[in-house]
Amino acid sequence: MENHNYFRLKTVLYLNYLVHGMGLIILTQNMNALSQSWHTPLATVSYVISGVGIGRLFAYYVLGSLSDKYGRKFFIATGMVMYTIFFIGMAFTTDFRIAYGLAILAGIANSALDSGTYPTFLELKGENGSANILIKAAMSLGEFVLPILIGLNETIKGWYGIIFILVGVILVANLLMLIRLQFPQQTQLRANANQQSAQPVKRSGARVGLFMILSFYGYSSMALMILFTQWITLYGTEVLHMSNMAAHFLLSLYSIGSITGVLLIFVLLRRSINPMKLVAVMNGLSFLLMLMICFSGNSFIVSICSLLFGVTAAGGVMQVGLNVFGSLFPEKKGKITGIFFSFGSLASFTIPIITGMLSQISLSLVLRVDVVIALLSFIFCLIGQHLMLLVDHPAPYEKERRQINRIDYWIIRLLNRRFRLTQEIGIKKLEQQRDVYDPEREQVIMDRIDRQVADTENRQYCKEIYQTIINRSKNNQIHVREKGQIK
Ligand SMILES: O=C(O)C(=O)C[C@]1(C(=O)O)C=C[C@@H](O)C=C1
Repeated sequence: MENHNYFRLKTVLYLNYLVHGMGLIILTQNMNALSQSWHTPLATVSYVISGVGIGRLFAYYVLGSLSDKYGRKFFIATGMVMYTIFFIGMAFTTDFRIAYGLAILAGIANSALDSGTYPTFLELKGENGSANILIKAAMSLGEFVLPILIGLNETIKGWYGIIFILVGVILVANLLMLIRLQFPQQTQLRANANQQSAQPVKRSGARVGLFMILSFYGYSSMALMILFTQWITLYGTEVLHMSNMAAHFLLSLYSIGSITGVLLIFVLLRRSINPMKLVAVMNGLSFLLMLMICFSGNSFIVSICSLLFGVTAAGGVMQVGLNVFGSLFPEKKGKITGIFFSFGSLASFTIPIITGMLSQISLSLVLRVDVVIALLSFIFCLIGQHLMLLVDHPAPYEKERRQINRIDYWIIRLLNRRFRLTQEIGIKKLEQQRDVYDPEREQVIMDRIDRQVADTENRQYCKEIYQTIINRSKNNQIHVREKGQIK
């Protein structure tokens, strides 16, 4: 029952981010239509778009902290209502001042959604934060689908506002689903119930250090992506003298890399890889790839590196960083999400301004700033890893436990595969009217264990384990026989 509820909860939350992905580009994708409707130049539309950033910057910290106090569901629902007002309002308004207000509202909606959703996913049992990584995939899907919808609508000469309304209606339907769903228990409430004490004071220095490092990482991980996506196409045409098409394709390659990276990181986290190590390795690779992009001078190498850079910089490492951050301050996950993304918004606000100025000197210089950002990100990760050891004080057998986690992962996968094979044997035995029990075959299996396991005591244990497995297989086969189906 609980699993079913959580499955629906996850679906609703991912659908929100699909809509949010659309929200991120719906204004830029409709700039001409909006400027006509508002009777303003394109520059005004661009100014209105910046309102989203302002809303985000100011709302993250406040909403994140409040989400710890008043619960995740309330904030997600509020975010959805605000987003709906944004979409429907944008469709109808003809006044750019109202549009600016709506854009700020969209920024606040974004913060409310993030402040509620990221902590919720961290509070879902047994997820290891991997669910948060898929948020990125849902957003990319939204960003992929929206231009197609707009293109189709333009082909049939439809009114631009219809897409805004359609997205708003999806949100309302999703909100009706959300209201009926239960959320996992919040960490703070759990902690209170168990009367858990806070971290020891003597490690508070390291905790403050970590807090700062991870905040900087919130900035640098976002800056790394923003700078690349903003400038790579121009860098391709102006510096590498690539054709327009090939230069635009650099960004598509980066997006493909990003989605691939999300899937890769999702799988790796499920296999209990150390998240901090993963973030550090990915950032180290981003640094090397940026070096190649800036200094190889070869458009083919730059294309390949853009694809790989999508994996390492935009495959969800930012979200993994946030997961680590949240797990260090379990009672303040909402607040932490707020702070982390405030730094991210600061990057999306400052990087275009800084690089805009630098671009007047040279485009090569602009891209080299990303090399420095990648290096800083990598250094933050290394320092973070070091500080975590001080704060976490991991058990001396933590490394072994991680290895055991990986082994268990494979044992379970292999066991499932074995059960599927014995079920197939069961069906064939039924067709040929053979007995389920095959003592000779079981003896062969036991003899192999005799040969393979040198230690006599372990050998006996292995045999017992195997007998249990075989018994389970036989039960399955008997079930096939009796019911004509697989249990
Ligand atoms: O090999 C078979 O005949 C099977 O049905 C598989 C299996 C097993 O689990 O390995 C199960 C039952 C038999 O008694 C022997 C072996």
